[in-house]
Amino acid sequence: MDNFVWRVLPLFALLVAFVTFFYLQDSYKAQFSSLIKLPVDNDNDNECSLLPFRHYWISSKRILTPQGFISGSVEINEGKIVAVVEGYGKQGNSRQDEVIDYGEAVVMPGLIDVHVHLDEPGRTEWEGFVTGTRAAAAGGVTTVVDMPLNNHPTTVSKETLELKLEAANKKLHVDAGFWGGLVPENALNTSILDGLLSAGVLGVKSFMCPSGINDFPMTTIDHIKEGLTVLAKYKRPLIVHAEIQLDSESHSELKDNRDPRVYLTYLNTRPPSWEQAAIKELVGVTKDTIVGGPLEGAHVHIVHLSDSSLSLDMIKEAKRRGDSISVETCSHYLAFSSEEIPDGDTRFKCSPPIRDAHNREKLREAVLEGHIDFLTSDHSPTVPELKLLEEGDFLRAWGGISGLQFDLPVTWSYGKKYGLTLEQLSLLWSKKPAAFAGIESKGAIAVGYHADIVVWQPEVEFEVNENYPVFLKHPSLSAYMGTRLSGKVLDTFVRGNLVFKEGKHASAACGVPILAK
Ligand SMILES: NC(=O)N[C@H]1NC(=O)NC1=O
Ligand SMILES: [Zn+2]
Ligand SMILES: [Zn+2]
Repeated sequence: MDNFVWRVLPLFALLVAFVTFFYLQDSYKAQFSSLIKLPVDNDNDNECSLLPFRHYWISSKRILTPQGFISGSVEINEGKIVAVVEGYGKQGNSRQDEVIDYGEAVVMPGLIDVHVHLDEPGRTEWEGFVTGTRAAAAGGVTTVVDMPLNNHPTTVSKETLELKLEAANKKLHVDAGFWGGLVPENALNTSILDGLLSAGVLGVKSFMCPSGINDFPMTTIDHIKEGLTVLAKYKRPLIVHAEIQLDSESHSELKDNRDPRVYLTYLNTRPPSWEQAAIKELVGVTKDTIVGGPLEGAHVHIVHLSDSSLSLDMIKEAKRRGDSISVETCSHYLAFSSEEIPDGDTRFKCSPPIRDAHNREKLREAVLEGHIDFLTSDHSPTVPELKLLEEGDFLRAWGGISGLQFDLPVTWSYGKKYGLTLEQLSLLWSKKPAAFAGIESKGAIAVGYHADIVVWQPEVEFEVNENYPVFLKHPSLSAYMGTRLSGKVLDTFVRGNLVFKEGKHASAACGVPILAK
């Protein structure tokens, strides 16, 4: 009998240990799942993140905070940053399994790309919320702000914004704000514009030249003035595609004898004078935005500046006298120059066009000196048939660069060569665009901010080729295919959800729309 007890006892003890272990595991899981509280409208809770918990620490030797790089850890709870602690390996009283140690990788605020065309609803074959925001997540972009065109119908009223929001439901892998459109119809009927702004667009966008989209007609400077009087009340910006079509003599002379496959042919059709003409008209209006001026409260932002000569001088002068004006340029204007664009390679066609190397140098200087407020992608894809890659016809191909996924490595690969620091890059891609778009809770690794974070390795190089996981709808159209870039994105967090990890996305799309109040 005694013998039997001694034989069974260890087995019994083992059984008790097993049962206890699984019981504890379950209560541990239950404890975490009770912490998982996601934004309203999200019923796929546990699929929003590749992590099983909502309270955890990220540690690294290179965390970029508003005070500079630190070695230490960031405590995240319920989607927010609750502590930033200096000292690598010191995570307060955290449990070991709740610490994600990234070693030497850079932990930085996620990028905020306030100029992307996701083309949904209506032209989902061009891009779309799912593909566009998955590409964003894969590139460390944690917030996008979507343009009011090339979707159909364009976002120019409360009703069309509602269509956008409906189309975006459960399709956003990162958070997304929306720009509305300023077109003659709503500029001359301010109740439509009021409706659009009240419905939550972060500001409105207008074109001073044909937009290429029929239901997004261009505005004159008079429409713009009307729009600004309404925007002043809401303190939201007007963002402008600043080119005015001038039919110059040199332009018409060129018309007969031009080869549409040669990039210069296209470049010559959109000279810097087009940008200059538009900006001259705009600064004639922004003078009234000074404190005490008749348009106080209004703000004009010039999108995708390419011309770094007179256009930039006029913007600098307007800023000096106190106008409420700002300007962005895009990754591609800082990366490429017209001399390098091969004949027939319409992937590089955009408007305003990519200009010569001298222009690019001055643009880079302006970025380093702080005259350019922030950077964007102007991600504007289409379908391969309209990009005319086979024919290589620059004059007839769709104008728009496709590159959202590569904002970070492109800016860094070229930037590090011309003297851009990681601190500057982060301001240009996170803090400043957040402030511009009025998204106050994002753009910094600091207590109280959303835990929107990119973890990446600036030193790691990679080739963007057919074997590279490109999540854009039409990878072959991207201007960055075939380039070798520096800066590999490892992981991306959006409000604490690990939405992308080493090539894999969380299964549910838990990004939320950001609406202005
Ligand atoms: N409609 C549209 O997206 N246009 C954009 N494409 C481009 O190259 N410049 C633009 O403004
Ligand atoms: Zn534009
Ligand atoms: Zn655009």
